[in-house]
Amino acid sequence: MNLTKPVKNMSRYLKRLKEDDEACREALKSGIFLLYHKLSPLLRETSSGIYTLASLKTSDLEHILEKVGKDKHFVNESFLLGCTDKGEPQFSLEVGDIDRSALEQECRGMFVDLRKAFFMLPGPESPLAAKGQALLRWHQTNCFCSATGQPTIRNQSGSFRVCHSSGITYYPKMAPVVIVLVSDGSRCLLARQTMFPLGMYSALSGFCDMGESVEETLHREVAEEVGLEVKNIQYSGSQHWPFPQSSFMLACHATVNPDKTQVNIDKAELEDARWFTYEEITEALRKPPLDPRREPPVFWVPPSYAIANQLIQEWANQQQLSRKLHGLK
Ligand SMILES: NC(=O)c1ccc[n+]([C@@H]2O[C@H](COP(=O)([O-])OP(=O)(O)OC[C@H]3O[C@@H](n4cnc5c(N)ncnc54)[C@H](O)[C@@H]3O)[C@@H](O)[C@H]2O)c1
Ligand SMILES: [Mg+2]
Repeated sequence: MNLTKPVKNMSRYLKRLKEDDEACREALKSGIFLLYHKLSPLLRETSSGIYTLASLKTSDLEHILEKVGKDKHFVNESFLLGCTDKGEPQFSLEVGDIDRSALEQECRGMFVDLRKAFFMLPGPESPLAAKGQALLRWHQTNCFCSATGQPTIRNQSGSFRVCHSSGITYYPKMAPVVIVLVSDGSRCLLARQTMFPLGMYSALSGFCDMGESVEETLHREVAEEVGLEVKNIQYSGSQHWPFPQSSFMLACHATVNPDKTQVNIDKAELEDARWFTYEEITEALRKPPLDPRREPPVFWVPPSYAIANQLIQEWANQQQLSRKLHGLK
């Protein structure tokens, strides 16, 4: 299947909507809308008991807004998110000043905290739910110019805000974070912060300091948090992460010398850091998603929507391969 042409056309279309206020206003008339109530996305349960992101067409949304006593032009407050596969423009809209239960009733859905929604939504919908929330949050917290204190004004798509007094343009921001799975060849190093849910261990991570490269951050963070020296850095992938503010996660693998694995934990940052065997990791990966009605397991790893999970999966696959090559089970 050749995806180049539609993707290229879609990208050009979206670029136009981002930059051309008139074109974006026109697109609102045939848009798909994700609603958020105080940053919690609206979910709907399908007849087969699966939860999805509720997406409303313009006419349906306008109708609902009027029913709950809101002007239908409120639709224009939406922010452009992207395009569906069919080329329909997608928008997010914060409806936090409308009565929540009235809206839930009219929309036949429920507003769910994003962290919880990640456990309920099918995989591909989580990044869209996160993007919608992140854009709303950024606009809510960037209403004033940090140089003049004057209000900033959004463009129609929400791709930037301008202070007309200083002329400064503000674009939505993500803070770069490096996340690394360190291996000594047969075990991998996972750590936990006190604020993590009970029993959850993840890969090491840290914000990039101003002026640092990914490699510099990675060496510094591993040295700071567990006192180890890493080598053989390999890029794995990236992810936008909405909690607690937007981060841009850059995920890597790295190794340490098998004879230099003694961890020296920075207790101000981490509660614990430990080496885990292949057997422990494969068992943790097999565990079903967390059930809030049960006690959490003693050791578990972040769920599949987190890039930490991808790193751990990749490491386990790599271990399995090398075990096969060496005739081990
Ligand atoms: N998606 C995933 O799989 C995954 C896994 C692990 C961590 N994360 C995310 O990565 C982020 C960073 O991880 P960490 O907590 O280990 O970072 P970290 O080790 O750099 O420690 C966080 C501390 O760094 C300081 N800091 C420096 N720059 C900051 C900035 N731009 N924003 C906020 N704090 C800043 C603060 O004092 C903060 O308490 C967290 O927000 C976390 O949610 C995501
Ligand atoms: Mg850290």
